[in-house]
Amino acid sequence: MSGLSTGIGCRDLRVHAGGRELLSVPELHVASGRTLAVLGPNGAGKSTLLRALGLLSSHRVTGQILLDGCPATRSLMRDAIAAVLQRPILRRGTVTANVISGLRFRGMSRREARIRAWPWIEALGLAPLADRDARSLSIGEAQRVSITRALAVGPRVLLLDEPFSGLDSTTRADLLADLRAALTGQPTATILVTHDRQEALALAEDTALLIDGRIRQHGPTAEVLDHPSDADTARLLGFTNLLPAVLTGRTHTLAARPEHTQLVLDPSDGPADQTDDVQVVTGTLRRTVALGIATRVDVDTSTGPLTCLHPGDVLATELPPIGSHVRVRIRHARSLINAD
Ligand SMILES: Nc1ncnc2c1ncn2[C@@H]1O[C@H](COP(=O)(O)OP(=O)(O)OP(=O)(O)O)[C@@H](O)[C@H]1O
Repeated sequence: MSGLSTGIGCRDLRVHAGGRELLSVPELHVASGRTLAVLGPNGAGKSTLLRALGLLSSHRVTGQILLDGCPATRSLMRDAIAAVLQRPILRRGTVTANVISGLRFRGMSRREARIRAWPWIEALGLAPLADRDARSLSIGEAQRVSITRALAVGPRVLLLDEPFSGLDSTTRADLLADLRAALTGQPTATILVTHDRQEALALAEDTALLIDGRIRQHGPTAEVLDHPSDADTARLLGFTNLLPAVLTGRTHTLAARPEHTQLVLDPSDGPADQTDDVQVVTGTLRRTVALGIATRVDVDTSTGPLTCLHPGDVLATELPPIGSHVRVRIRHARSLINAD
């Protein structure tokens, strides 16, 4: 079987519910051994896509779901997938009993299941908790158990529905790193649904941007996250400052991150003239807010508002008075090829 046809995919996938189309995906494929992040805002259809791909949907689904290049049936899919949801659902019993439950469900003896699961328990750092009552775990520990249970069955397809969303930043970073290490070299096609760019970067080689039930961009994660193509994907990727062509004199609308958008406070602190990578626009200072690690400055231009983020605490004496005419310097702006 060719590398391209392994894994999970779909053709002409459409999902309807409540008299409307929730999702329309002409084609998508995640090869064995690769991870795709599906990044989208709330309500974009991420969970709808995941459930449809796993043949777990209760909505009206049309189109083809492919498993290793062949049309998937429910029983083939049941054997192939493991899923981890936002809220871990654990059974009564110990951590080990929970981790082996997926293998037991597939008919393996308790002894064999323990032998098979133990390397995963160790790899995910659960050995010290192995005999703990699963109901006494923190949410982070419980999600770790839930992920280990999914990995232990050696799934050909792993579906992750925002599994890190309730975790504090350290717990999340540790679990992301452990999961990435655990998946490396495994013949598993993984799909991570998330609204967090950092999670996509940490876990996925490829990223698809899903908005209003449509995939707007799809490609290598670093490239997709840094090159929005339209205003919606720009907002999703943190390029929240939109600069229409009439404001900059360029041929396309540009988009920039607030951290790359700053007031020209002192003309000597870097270029204040327009170059290929630096735009300078003018506007009126509306508001300044000290955020501790940064100072936010809101500016109104002739085409709309801009948010500037200056690192650290900028002294009030350094800032022009509210209502002043100001210049704003924008670096690393991206051209939105689909916005004009
Ligand atoms: N039974 C239903 N009838 C009508 N609309 C529905 C139904 N179920 C879900 N939807 C709508 O489908 C859209 C996609 O929902 P989905 O849960 O897939 O989004 P999501 O991207 O996973 O969002 P979130 O990040 O908030 O979990 C939403 O607008 C939701 O309101």
